[in-house]
Formats: sequence, C-alpha cells, structure tokens
Amino acid sequence: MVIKQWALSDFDIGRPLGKGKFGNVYLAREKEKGIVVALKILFKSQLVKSNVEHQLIREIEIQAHLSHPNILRMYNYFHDEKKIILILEYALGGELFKELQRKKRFDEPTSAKYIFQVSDALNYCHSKKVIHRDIKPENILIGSNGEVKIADFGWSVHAGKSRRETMCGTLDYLPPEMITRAKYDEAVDYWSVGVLCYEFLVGKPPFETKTKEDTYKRIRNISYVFPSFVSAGARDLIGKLLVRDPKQRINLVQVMEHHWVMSHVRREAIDRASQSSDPNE
Ligand SMILES: CS(=O)(=O)NCc1cccc(-c2cn3c(Cl)cnc3c(Nc3ccc(N4CCOCC4)cc3)n2)c1
Repeated sequence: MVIKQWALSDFDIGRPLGKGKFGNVYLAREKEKGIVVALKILFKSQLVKSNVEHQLIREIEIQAHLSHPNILRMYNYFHDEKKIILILEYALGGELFKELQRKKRFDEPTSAKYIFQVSDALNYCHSKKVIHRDIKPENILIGSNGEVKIADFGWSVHAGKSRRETMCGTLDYLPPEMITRAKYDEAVDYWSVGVLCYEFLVGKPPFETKTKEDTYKRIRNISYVFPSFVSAGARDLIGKLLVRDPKQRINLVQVMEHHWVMSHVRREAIDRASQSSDPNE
C-alpha cells in the first residue's frame, strides 16, 4: 500500500491558534475529507539553533504511538526543506491555563475531574514506559467535551533512562555526585500531579515564590500551606503526592481511587478508565 505523503497544499490553513518559540500552531482543514486539525509548524533553522531537534524527534516518536482520550493525538507529520509540520488533533476548548487564569481557581469537582483524567492519561503513558516529566497547565489543552488533553511531549522520556544512562559513554568515569543523582522514574509524574492539583484548587502552585532560589528551597523543604478553603480530602491527596521519597508517593491508580477524587468523578468515567488501562494488568 502507498503511504500518503502529506504536504501543506493538502490543507486549508486557518487562524493561528498559538505562537511558540519554534513556530506556530494553526487551525487547518484537510481538503479531501474536511477534517479539522491543528498544524504545528516548526522551523528547522530555529530547532537547530536551539539544538532541540533530538527532543522533537523523541516527541514525535512518543506522541505518534500514544492513543488515549486525554492525550492530544498526533495523526502524522511531514517536512520540507525548511519546516517540520505535525498534524495534531484540534483541541476545541483551548488552553487549560487560560481557563485557570480566567476562573482564578477551579472548584473541587472540576479539579478532581481534571486530576482523574490527567492521572488516567499518565498511567497509560507509564504502561507504555513513557514518563512525561513536564506536566503543568501550560501543557494541557481542553477537548470538545471539556475533557483535558495532555499535549507537548517535548520533555518526555522512555522510562529507565536516567540522566546517567542517557549520558553518552561509559559510567566508569562518572564522579560520585553524578552516580547519586536520582534516576528519573514514573514517580516524578506523581509529584507533578500533586503540584497540579494544588494549582487547580488554589490558582497558583504550592512552592511559588519571587525568586528561583526560594522556590528550590521550598521544594527541598516541601514547605507549602493550604488556604482554609481547601477541603480535608484534597489536602489528604496532595499530602500523599508531595512526598520527598519517590517510593512513598501514592501511584496514579491510587490517585484515581482516592476517596476525594472518586467523590467527584462520575461512574462512567471510572468505568472507561478501567477499560483504557492495559487489559493484561
Ligand atoms: C508552543 S505552541 O505553539 O505549541 N503552543 C502555543 C499555543 C498557544 C495557544 C494555543 C495553542 C493551541 C494548540 N492547539 C493544538 Cl496543538 C490543538 N488545538 C490547539 C489549540 N486550540 C485552541 C482552541 C480554541 C481556542 N480559543 C477558544 C475561544 O477563545 C479563544 C481561544 C484557542 C486554542 N490551541 C497553542
């Protein structure tokens, strides 16, 4: 069978949806079938200048193989001499962080629904040995039924690849401080779900301060406080994720089954999630 070679001429290009550092995202319609998509057009010159082409290749490899209702689909990609174009699912609702800015903060049912969906999507990624590593409102879009769509896998990696292993060359010459640095594992995404839940409920992340140094200090000391309006259930969930020892953090299935999340998430969403996880589990 002939693999279709895509070109920009296959699309009617619409308004720009957003401007990014490496290029822009446009609303577009595929001419033959009239399917509405988002085209992320990246300039090779920009990618090379910022030395991120390997990251883009990893993003393409990873996102092209993921298929989940809460992960933005990448249908295909193509390139010409100057540009790389990603053919992406169009997220009708726009950016989640704009929604958060507009509403200041989300109520508990909305926050719990979003946390359930993000956890379900990340759990699916982890079942494929993919760690996202960059979960934040800026990387989440909203779909046509108000569901969240994790986008932008630019920073994700395949599990088991700690920085050490992704370093080229042998381990023998690494000094002790390089050996002790923690391996990346799925638990980095558990922590991010805790930060995301706090930011949904409060309107700003738990360790936010004026300077980078202070933020690092507060993360290291896990020093954060809850405003009085955050319920006991939400505090319990966040407290079980913002834990220093990665092994002590609850995992994503435990997040989805947490009483605070379950109390707000409707039955059919739970049934769908249990179907979407790996049947061999
Ligand atoms: C670095 S970057 O270029 O990748 N990110 C910058 C950026 C900035 C802003 C948006 C979007 C964006 C991306 N999308 C993708 Cl990918 C699929 N659908 C959308 C998508 N969809 C979308 C849908 C609706 C709206 N509206 C809704 C009505 O109010 C105005 C905004 C905006 C974006 N938006 C992207």
